[in-house]
Amino acid sequence: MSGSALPQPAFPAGSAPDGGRAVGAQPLVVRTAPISLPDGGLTTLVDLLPDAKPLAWVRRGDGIVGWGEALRITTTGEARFSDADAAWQSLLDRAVVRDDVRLPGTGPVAFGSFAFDATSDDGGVLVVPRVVVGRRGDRAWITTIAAGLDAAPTAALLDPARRTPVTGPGAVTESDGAVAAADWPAIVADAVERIQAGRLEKVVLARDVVATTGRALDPRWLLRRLAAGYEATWTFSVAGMVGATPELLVRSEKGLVASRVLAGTIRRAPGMTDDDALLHAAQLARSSKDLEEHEHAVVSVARALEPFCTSMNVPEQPFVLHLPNVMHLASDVTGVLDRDATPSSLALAAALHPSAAVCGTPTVPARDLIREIEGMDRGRYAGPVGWTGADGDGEWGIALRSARLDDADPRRVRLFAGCGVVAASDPAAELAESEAKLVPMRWALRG
Ligand SMILES: C=C(O[C@H]1C=CC=C(C(=O)O)[C@@H]1O)C(=O)O
Repeated sequence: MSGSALPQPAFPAGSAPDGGRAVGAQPLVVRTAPISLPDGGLTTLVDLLPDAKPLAWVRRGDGIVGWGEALRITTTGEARFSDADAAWQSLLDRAVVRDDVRLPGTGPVAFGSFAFDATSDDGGVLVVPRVVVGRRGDRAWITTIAAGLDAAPTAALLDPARRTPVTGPGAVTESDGAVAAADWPAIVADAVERIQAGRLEKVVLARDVVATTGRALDPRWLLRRLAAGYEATWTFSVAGMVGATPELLVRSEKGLVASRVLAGTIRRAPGMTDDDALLHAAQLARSSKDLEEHEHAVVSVARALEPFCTSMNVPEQPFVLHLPNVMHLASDVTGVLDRDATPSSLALAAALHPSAAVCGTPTVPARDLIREIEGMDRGRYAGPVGWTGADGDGEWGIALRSARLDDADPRRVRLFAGCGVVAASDPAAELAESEAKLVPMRWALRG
């Protein structure tokens, strides 16, 4: 989408009260009411999802899940973020909202997922569910959203009898993605040479693997396992993009922003003792190659946030984030938004994307090198994924440790992993690191 015309929201067939004519004129009617949820621990929310088209953004049992589709906004190209934001805003301008809970994630909510590259075949998508259920600590709520209809948020919507059973994927086989694993180190070596020649400082290169499942893949299967097994991550599902990302691009809440920047990785072998893990963590924290990779990522995020903030806190030293498969150098950057220019969370995500954690430094040469040598369309992998609410607040992660379910073949899924490459990178070690980053999705698929 490049021009000034706004993308028109698409309403699912049969959902428009007038049978599909002039649906854009129908205001969204949104109602949020408090509920009590049984404590199902880390999977409380994802266990409520009734069908195989789940929407989710959950961490440590809190967050939001959604189902049904009140409407969908799709965009393309450079303006994929701003067009989506403007279309969402124009829907909100006419929405009729009753919110009896008033927490982040209550009232109107859209789940979104955006392509890494403006030239991708994928663009951006915002999905507005018919039902949203959320939890934050001891508070829980249900929201209903409909175009022109007033659907009461009743407990009946959570009736387990409405849920279709979740079936496992069956036997999983794998095949090469766009570039075979054996050929990928040569691409990394090419990048290292160009970095050493001074053409850029860092580039993040990714690869994909195709998994074929014995039965149609139900994303709820993946969500349940990821939410339980990777609790320090944000488990997400939006329009066929599913994963558990440890990296938060931006959270915007009541004038405060936060970003968890990751770059610099060490593998954690299965069964590693806590003592060994601590030794590895210390090794990572001292590795000049990883510290360099990390510094690029922190600087790119801090620079992008600065114009929007009156004050910021950028840690001088990263900490080590421990995940079951890898450890990362991590920095939590925070800021106070300028009251006069309060941007929406989606506008902030657009300004931050692509950070050096997924693209490189400087941004444009890194992006151009990715286009030239990576050999695949990343689609929505490594793009912003998350949600936005009525006041523009929201949370956007980077779609890492993720998979794209095939819209045309429910037994086919592409898994992705990428690695930051700097002058000191070793191509074979980067391949091994990419394998470690594929572990969460492979584990979630196998069960
Ligand atoms: C690009 C990915 O990870 C990024 C985030 C954390 C650490 C990274 C690294 O150490 O290379 C990557 O920059 C991925 O998981 O696909």
